[in-house]
Amino acid sequence: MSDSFTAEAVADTTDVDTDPTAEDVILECRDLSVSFEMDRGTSRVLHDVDMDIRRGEILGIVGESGSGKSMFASALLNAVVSPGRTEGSVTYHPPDDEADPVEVLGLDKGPLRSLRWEDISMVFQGAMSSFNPTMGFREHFVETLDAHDYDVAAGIERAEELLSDLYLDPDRVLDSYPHELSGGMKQRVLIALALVLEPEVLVMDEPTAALDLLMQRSIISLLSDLRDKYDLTMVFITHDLPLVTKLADRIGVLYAFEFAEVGDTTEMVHDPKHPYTRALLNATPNLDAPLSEMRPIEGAAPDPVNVPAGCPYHERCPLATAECEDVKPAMDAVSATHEVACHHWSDVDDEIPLSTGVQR
Ligand SMILES: Nc1ncnc2c1ncn2[C@@H]1O[C@H](COP(=O)(O)OP(=O)(O)OP(=O)(O)O)[C@@H](O)[C@H]1O
Repeated sequence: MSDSFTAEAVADTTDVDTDPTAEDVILECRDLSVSFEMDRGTSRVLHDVDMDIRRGEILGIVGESGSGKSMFASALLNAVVSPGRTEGSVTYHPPDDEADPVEVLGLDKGPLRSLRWEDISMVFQGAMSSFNPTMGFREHFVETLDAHDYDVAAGIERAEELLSDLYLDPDRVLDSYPHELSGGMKQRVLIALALVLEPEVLVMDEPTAALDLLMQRSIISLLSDLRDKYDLTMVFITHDLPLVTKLADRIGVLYAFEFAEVGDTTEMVHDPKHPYTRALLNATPNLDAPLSEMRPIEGAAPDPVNVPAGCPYHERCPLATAECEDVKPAMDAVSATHEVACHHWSDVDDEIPLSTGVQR
């Protein structure tokens, strides 16, 4: 099937007019940790993470491969696979003021299954291949609606609207099989499927990683429109910092299984304070940047069984001192909307200038 999705959808989505307030938190994580017992010791793949996700915001989560991004996403939905152990708390605050907060990590199987589709939905990494090749897309939608006792006719109407919102022809898509659609189209069907039960939160783990650049930009733009139309909260996980700056209101940078820096996107892009965030931006290939300014990040990400003492980044950091080797930096407020875990953040402007070609 041909895809009529046009460059029309590739708009600049940085002008976001929502203003989620700090008080209106929809998902609250406290001391959220994930660990695995291995022969060589305990592997801490998410470590005491605190994060407030605000109602209506798009939160971008970035970090290198193996930094704990997928673990954070799975922990949010209490979906860490066995034998992984999830500790701490994730509290979901439903939109209805009268409704009690939900402790996600304490839910039994049934309520957890409902919460996962009806309140907090997720598009997992690589999920495109999870479509059953012998089933048409209509059946996929019907199966999901049925399993959650939703009215199928009303649900299919919503699916049709979502598919249109995603620049797909609903009738043709619903009557197609997975092999008949391109990767970009299947990814959009997955997003529609994740939203068909009207969740409040959509968590996406590398949803555009397998797509070409134009399709990535296009989907980013559509996600922003969907957020506005359906009042969604989104968590968008990626290794691609420049990509997420086009979409997110706020960005959290994960390093070694915890947040190194969190802030409003504008501050994170124009004035990041963690040496690692600066390194990530300076390592981004950009056609406009002189090659001499490109700086790969030296060294390797820490082993989760053996995270260094003190600041976990100190072995790779050009600003590291003895203090960094011994004392773990706490989150420090750079501004009311920006915090960083670094002993030397006030020196980074002089010591680690941003490349002039950084895509901002
Ligand atoms: N089942 C498992 N058992 C033990 N360790 C695991 C398991 N799954 C993942 N890990 C480890 O957890 C750490 C964090 O992995 P995670 O998948 O969250 O990284 P990520 O940032 O999402 O990386 P990527 O971008 O490559 O997907 C990695 O060191 C990984 O090897």
